[in-house]
Amino acid sequence: MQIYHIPWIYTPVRTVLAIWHQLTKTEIIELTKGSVMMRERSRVEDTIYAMQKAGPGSLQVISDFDMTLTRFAHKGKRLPTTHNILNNRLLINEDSTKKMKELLNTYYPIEIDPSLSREEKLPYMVTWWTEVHELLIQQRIRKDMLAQVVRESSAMLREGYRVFFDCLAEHRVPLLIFSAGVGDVLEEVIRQNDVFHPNLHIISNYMDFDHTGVLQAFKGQLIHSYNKRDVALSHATALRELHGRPNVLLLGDSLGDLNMAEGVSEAQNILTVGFLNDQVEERKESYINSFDIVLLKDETMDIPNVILRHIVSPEMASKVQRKK
Ligand SMILES: Nc1ccn([C@@H]2O[C@H](COP(=O)(O)O)[C@@H](O)[C@H]2O)c(=O)n1
Repeated sequence: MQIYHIPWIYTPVRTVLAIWHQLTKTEIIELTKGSVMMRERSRVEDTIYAMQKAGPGSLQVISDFDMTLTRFAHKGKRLPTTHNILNNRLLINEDSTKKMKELLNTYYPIEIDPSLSREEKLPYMVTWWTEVHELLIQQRIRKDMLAQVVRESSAMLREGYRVFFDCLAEHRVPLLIFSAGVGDVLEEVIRQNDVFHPNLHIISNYMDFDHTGVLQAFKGQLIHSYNKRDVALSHATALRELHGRPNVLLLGDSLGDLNMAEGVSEAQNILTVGFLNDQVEERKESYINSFDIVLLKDETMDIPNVILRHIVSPEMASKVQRKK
């Protein structure tokens, strides 16, 4: 617009446009729920509107898997991570079952301890993941048993998952699942829930089976909760389909997940949503200071779905809002 190049008219025009934007934008009612915390609500809404303006063609979603796309608890019971799904007597013996539980009880409290820095946690995370992977290799896990152990497990995707996965697929928005869990297991969870769509990309710890289908190693660089920055950078060039999509909706449950978008070249708008599932009071402050939106003990995909609806079909989002 030529008018912008006349200096004296520039500021008033921008001001009028900003006021017009403030007056015409609809409030996102769902963000006022008690379980939703935000450091700066206006920034969140402005980012969503900027993403809406750019449309689904500019969007990509990057999400963690365990306890982000899957539920943390159901009917008061903790649900398993992809590693813990493998802790099944069909795959490993009694001693290893005990050992895996001991490792979980030792290292999970360190993983979520708000008084420890990332640097202090790092060596413990490497030890936890390495010991469990070695134990799984020793147990000679069989590839053909994975589908059954996933079926027998209590793992569940969050309520509203189908809307989330289907909406992204329908609008051809790439979904990058970036997980420090076990890739083969997470793929099976997604497949058994019938949402393994072609827009899905996965970065995770994948098992390497020998020609008889027995686990012999894990492939590639070890991914744990606090090295996602390095892993994201090393995969950046490989994920060509995600290039040219400068707007990112990032979902995670750990502060380490905030680094998952490091590999996005020329990012314009990044909106981060953190599920705070455990040790809520102790970790609330650090989560609010780090994520744009924090969801407290919310086992649903409601908020990510509302955000997506505003970006991919704004007319639907405002109709839903008017009805309420
Ligand atoms: N032996 C292990 C190691 C890790 N975990 C948990 O899995 C989570 C990692 O997966 P993301 O999809 O969240 O990246 C991590 O947060 C650990 O708590 C485990 O259960 N057992």
